[in-house]
Amino acid sequence: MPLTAVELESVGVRLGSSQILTDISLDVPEGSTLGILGPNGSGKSTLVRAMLGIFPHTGTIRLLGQELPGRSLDWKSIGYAPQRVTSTAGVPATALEVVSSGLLYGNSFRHGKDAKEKAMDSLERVGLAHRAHESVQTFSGGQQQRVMLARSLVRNPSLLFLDEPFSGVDKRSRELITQTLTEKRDQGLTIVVVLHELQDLKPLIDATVVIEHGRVAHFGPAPRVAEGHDHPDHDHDHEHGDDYLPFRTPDLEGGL
Ligand SMILES: Nc1ncnc2c1ncn2[C@@H]1O[C@H](COP(=O)(O)OP(=O)(O)OP(=O)(O)O)[C@@H](O)[C@H]1O
Repeated sequence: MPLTAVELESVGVRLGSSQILTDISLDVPEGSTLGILGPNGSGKSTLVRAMLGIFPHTGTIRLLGQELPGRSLDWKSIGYAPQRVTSTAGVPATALEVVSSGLLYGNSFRHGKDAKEKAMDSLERVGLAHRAHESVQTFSGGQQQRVMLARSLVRNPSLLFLDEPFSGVDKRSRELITQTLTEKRDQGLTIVVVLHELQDLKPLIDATVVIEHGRVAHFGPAPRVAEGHDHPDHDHDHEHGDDYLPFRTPDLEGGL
């Protein structure tokens, strides 16, 4: 039986005077991929940040079997790529510098001898090794997202959190990101990923949680999509069979 990489029991998050998340319970078995979906502002990023211990929470969060706040948690086994808009904004750094910063954690502010090699390997994986010494600010949105993915993978984590990895990303970069994640998943990586729609990652997703107004609206196996459902010309104006999960939010329309 697989171990549980992420467990949440009745988790709540309050920021300032607002209750952002309420009574969130879910689990993610090791080696599986959870997609977090929901409308804008529903609390998806807050949920990921709470799982990483960035925001205080009520209830229980366990990562890799350790309850947060996890003094004995092996943080180097955990990778995180935040939403691009908050990640590289305004910081003058090369792709190599950004990726190698992913090797620093806790009180360790020194790179090991093999840091450059690891960072170059990680950039190679996302097809950007040839631009390692260029400023990330000159990169397209998709290339910046690939740099952030390389940064999140450089520690060779066993658990990876990604927040909207396809936001503003061109087709070529989406394909490269999907390919990289598929390879890592096949090697046993557990992935928790916030997505606007399942789209490219659909084959990878084992379960989805849909957050609406800070609560779980659906949690379970990824919806099976009937033949042709993802075709842009598909007519949704008909009855669905029992195998089709009928949850929809305005932002998900057409995306599942
Ligand atoms: N640091 C904060 N302090 C106060 N409120 C916050 C903070 N961060 C987020 N919020 C609020 O929490 C709610 C959920 O935000 P969050 O970013 O988690 O939503 P989201 O589902 O990820 O949205 P999007 O799809 O637009 O990224 C929003 O109303 C937001 O304004």
